[in-house]
Amino acid sequence: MNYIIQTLGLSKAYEGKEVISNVNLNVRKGEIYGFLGPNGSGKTTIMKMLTNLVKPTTGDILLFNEHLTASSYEVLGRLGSIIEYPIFYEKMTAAQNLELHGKYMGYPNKHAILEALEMVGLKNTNQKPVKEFSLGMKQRLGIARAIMTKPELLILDEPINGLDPLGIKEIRHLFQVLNKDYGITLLISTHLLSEIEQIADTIGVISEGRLIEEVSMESIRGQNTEFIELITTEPSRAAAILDHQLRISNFKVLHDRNIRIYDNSISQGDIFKALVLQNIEIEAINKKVMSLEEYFLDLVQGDSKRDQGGVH
Ligand SMILES: Nc1ncnc2c1ncn2[C@@H]1O[C@H](COP(=O)(O)OP(=O)(O)OP(=O)(O)O)[C@@H](O)[C@H]1O
Repeated sequence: MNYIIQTLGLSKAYEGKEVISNVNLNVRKGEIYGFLGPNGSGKTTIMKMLTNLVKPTTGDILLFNEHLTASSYEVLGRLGSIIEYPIFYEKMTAAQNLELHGKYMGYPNKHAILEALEMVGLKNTNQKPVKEFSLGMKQRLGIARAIMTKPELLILDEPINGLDPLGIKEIRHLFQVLNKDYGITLLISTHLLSEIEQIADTIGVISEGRLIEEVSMESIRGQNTEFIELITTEPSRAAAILDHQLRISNFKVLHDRNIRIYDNSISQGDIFKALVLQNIEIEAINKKVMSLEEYFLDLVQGDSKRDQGGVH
């Protein structure tokens, strides 16, 4: 497999407290990789380690199949990134900002600046200073800055954050163009699946500093996400019957009165009968299909429940 990013047992601790634990990330060449996790789960820290802004406590990073070290300038020159909020010289125009960046990067190419501005739809901002740009325009300028040096890989930290629906649609389209037409591999972090599910090839789910799952969107779409939802006033007694009498192990007691049964070898009718025979009051029992959003939420929540020993 041709990977552009691989991390091996990547961990980071701040003052003895581990915030990233043993992460093995695999980003394939040519794909859009969605890096999904709630705020504070560690996405930015990992991206900072990938771009040499933060040093890992332990573990290894391979970029373009080369070990990342403090002096990996050549390797870092092959990627563009926006980590956290992009900062610009507010009094300067878009082109002036990019010119300055080009000088700093040793990439004094006027044509590349115009091309990058055109690609992100900012070619006509002319003399307008950046301080008059909307948030969406600034995000796009950040992307122009990241792509003007023609990188093979783009690392973007929450690039969609704060944009309105139209802005989101435009940016998403831009990512697809960069990926399909320019062959750039993209690693995009977000806390909202809906922002990337349409365009990502692979999703890596991170929770509390650990990579819980790395799956291709194709395989998720093909997966059986059906379950039986049971609502009862006596969830713990019902759980005991599912467990001991019906021998179902693949179920989860959610908050309050809600139980989800993922085992598809048992029918709704058999569950109903067994519970009623034990005088358990059933308020509702239904077959449901989990949305992708729920599937991922379940992964993240399931993970913290597993820590507390709460999953059956
Ligand atoms: N310099 C630091 N010193 C101490 N703790 C830090 C530092 N940087 C990050 N952390 C902690 O590491 C954890 C992960 O933070 P990080 O910013 O990587 O998460 P995130 O998933 O990117 O979230 P967000 O989207 O909110 O930025 C948090 O608990 C944060 O408080």
